[in-house]
Amino acid sequence: MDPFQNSDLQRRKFLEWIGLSGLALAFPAISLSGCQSSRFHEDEKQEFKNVFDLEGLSEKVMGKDAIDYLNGGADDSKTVKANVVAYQKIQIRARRLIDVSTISTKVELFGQTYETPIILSPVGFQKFFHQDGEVATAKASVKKQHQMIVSSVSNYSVNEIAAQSQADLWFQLYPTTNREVTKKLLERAEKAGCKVCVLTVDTPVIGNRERGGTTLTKLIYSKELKMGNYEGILTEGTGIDDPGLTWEIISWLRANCDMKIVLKGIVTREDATLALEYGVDGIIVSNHGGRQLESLRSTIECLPEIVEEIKGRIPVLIDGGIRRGTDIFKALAIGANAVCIGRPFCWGLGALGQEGVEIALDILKAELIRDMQLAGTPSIEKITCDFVIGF
Ligand SMILES: Cc1cc2nc3c(=O)[nH]c(=O)nc-3n(C[C@H](O)[C@H](O)[C@H](O)COP(=O)(O)O)c2cc1C
Ligand SMILES: CCCCC(=O)C(=O)O
Repeated sequence: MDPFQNSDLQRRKFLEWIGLSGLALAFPAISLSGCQSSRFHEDEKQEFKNVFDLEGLSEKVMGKDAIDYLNGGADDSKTVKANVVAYQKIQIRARRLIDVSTISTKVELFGQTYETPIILSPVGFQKFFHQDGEVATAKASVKKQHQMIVSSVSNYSVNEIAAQSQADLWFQLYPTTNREVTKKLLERAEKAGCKVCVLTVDTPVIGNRERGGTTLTKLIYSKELKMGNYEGILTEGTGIDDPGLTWEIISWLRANCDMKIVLKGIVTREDATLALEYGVDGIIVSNHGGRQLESLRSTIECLPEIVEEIKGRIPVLIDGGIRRGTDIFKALAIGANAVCIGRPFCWGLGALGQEGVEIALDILKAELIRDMQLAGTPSIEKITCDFVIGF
């Protein structure tokens, strides 16, 4: 497996793909000097009309193993598809003659104001998609003012990412089978400044990733693509996922860190009730982008019963299948306080590194703003369930 992409190659393929290779000679701004050092010409950026254009380019420049790992799901990827398709069944009810000359996308979460409700989901092994990995993603998130969640299985460690990007990060935790090791992971995250711990609860074991085959296992044991957070602490025989995990972990986390605790992977009303009982600070409605248990409902179908149960007591976030501003609008209307995106920013990363992540974020934010204008909702609080039908 050759996980590393050559920036120069990526850039050349990009220019070929948009049919601009000839212009490289005419415009120094799009010289073939490598995408890390050069800025893209504005005209080039406009070639990316939506996140699917970035997906198209990422498929041209990333290796097959990386594409399969990124885009694949469990079994036949039915839940991967369901996440996307379910948004299409919901329609928007727009209101007219409302002043939408100024739009605010600000949201408040855990006592802090965020510029947009669009958050970057934790995605592991980002060096597999681009050599700059999570550092590129973090730099883009800082520049574009989006919150990033760093995966436990990131290639750069959480402190390297924080130091190189100056980002205020949230940390996603996979508790290991050894609590001493897990404790050290938490200490590292807190030292890197993380104030929120996103505990993923849908991975007692790894799903059946047929499309990616053995790639994930190879990544976990790869010598080139190390899992930065575990350097020097992962002891022989420690599992990076724990099939014995129960609700007891919440009180253990409370006793062992000061971060807010957000559960990622809740898909039922029953577990939303338990999350409240155990006193977590927030939940993310997620099916892991369809990568864990096949045949789960789409996340947007799970959202109504969970919102109904939580009744605004803690923030409810959602991820899975969000590809358009209208998807974000629909999730917010049904009651999510914010949304997270996974594959779309990775397509940008794989295609163009930091610049590609920035483009993905720009596209989704611009779409959301335009959709808010067209629907007659000048701020996020105005997007209520009266604006959607068919869920
Ligand atoms: C390549 C890849 C790696 C992922 N790694 C993690 C991870 O390390 N931790 C985690 O909680 N979720 C992980 N996820 C799941 C995402 O956080 C998120 O739930 C999912 O990607 C959202 O769906 P979307 O890709 O359709 O936006 C990963 C997803 C992908 C595609
Ligand atoms: C142990 C899981 C590793 C990364 C992950 O969550 C994914 O590939 O979906």
